[in-house]
Amino acid sequence: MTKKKAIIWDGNVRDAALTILLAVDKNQAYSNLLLNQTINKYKIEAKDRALLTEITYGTLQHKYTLDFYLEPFIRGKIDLWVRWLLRLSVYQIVYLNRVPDHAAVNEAVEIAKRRGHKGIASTVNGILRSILRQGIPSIDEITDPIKRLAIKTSHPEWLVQRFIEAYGVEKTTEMLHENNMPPIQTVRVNTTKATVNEVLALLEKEHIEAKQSNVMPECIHLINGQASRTQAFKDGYITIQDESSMMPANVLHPQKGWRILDMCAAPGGKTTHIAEKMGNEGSILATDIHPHKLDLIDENSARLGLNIIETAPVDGRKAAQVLPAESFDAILVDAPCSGLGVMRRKPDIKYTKREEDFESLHKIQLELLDNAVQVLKPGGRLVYSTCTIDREENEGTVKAFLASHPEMELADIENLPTALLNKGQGGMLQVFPQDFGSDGFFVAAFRKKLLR
Ligand SMILES: C[S@@+](CC[C@H](N)C(=O)[O-])C[C@H]1O[C@@H](n2cnc3c(N)ncnc32)[C@H](O)[C@@H]1O
Repeated sequence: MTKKKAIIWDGNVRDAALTILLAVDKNQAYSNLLLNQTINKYKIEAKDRALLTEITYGTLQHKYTLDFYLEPFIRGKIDLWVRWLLRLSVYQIVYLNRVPDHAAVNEAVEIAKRRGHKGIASTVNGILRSILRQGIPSIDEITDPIKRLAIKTSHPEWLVQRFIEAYGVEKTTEMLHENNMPPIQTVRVNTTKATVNEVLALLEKEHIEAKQSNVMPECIHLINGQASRTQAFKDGYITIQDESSMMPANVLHPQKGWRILDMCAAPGGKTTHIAEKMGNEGSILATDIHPHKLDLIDENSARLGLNIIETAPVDGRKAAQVLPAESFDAILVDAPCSGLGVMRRKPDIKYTKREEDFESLHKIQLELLDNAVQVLKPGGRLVYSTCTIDREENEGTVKAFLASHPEMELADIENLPTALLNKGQGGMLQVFPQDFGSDGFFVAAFRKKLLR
């Protein structure tokens, strides 16, 4: 096993960014988790927090573009850490107007001296100064249009090709650019405790600038501040959740008193939303394959003051063997997926996904749905959701599922604002990141027929 390198905070933002980027690369760690852990562990102040976030995310998001810029200037082999140091320095030079070029270069040289030796520092200095003198190469001169788009937006070529085949050049181009934009910070109001206006007032008292979304009514956009640090969060008035992720609980449309199964529930973002929608009346069984993740659901329920959620470790692919047949009024299968809709939040995803992953995910998704049907009451509602925009995992899974389950039919997507309903088609709804600035997300609604 690779030994994790400790992140030591000595007040140097670039050095911390470099350590995070290296850990993401070497240990396949998630950038968002590592960044938050670093910020919380070392109590990094707001000013440094913003720069650390910007440099870490920006460098990761533009990795392939930065490599294209660096390529003509690098001779021979360089260590991985030196490459990441060069990438994050070129990121500042090209994308961050507020960082003077000489500051980016000087910082890089100092880090190279500390982490390596004088020789490496002089190589880093030479490369960065040559870039400043000669300028970066032009992406527009790449003749192959797919390669050009891939380098410009920093996505793997095979993925760009896959998106173009599914959605055409225009939509794909918009999406690839949107993937490099900073995500909007959104929270969901716990409607069992307060109204949106009451929560806005609480946030204002904490000097947080915020506004109600004009898409999902229970969603608030934070303009500044950090939601997880607010008293409103600690007191259970809000849940940190992307706006698209607020769709499944609405589409499930649970009623007070219903018995619900949330099959892939951890960490409980949607389970708690369902409980809020039910006014905390009824019962929800929240299952997940990973027992250790169930604690997170319990913690979230307790923080939000919800007491109708029971948790259990269940592999959804075997749910029908352990749960009573035809016993749930409605079921949510928020399936494991490729996550291609959340590349803004987790840019590492675009570099680590492999084409063969889609086939195995599609298979798991079908197994989960197969089991869900067996424990769903006749007339019951089933919602399938993913945070991906991949056709095979979305429409592909729905089509294959319906083909092997004549007792199921697509049901209307309901209980969403008109802007979203308009995007739905025949029981399915695909949201792209560029549509509302939320994550790419897919929802399908089914009904189990009464007569067989
Ligand atoms: C997209 S995440 C769920 C997010 C969650 N619904 C929420 O809103 O907070 C998918 C979840 O499926 C779980 N999972 C993966 N394979 C599973 C299986 N075979 N059975 C049940 N859960 C599974 C993962 O552990 C992960 O927590």
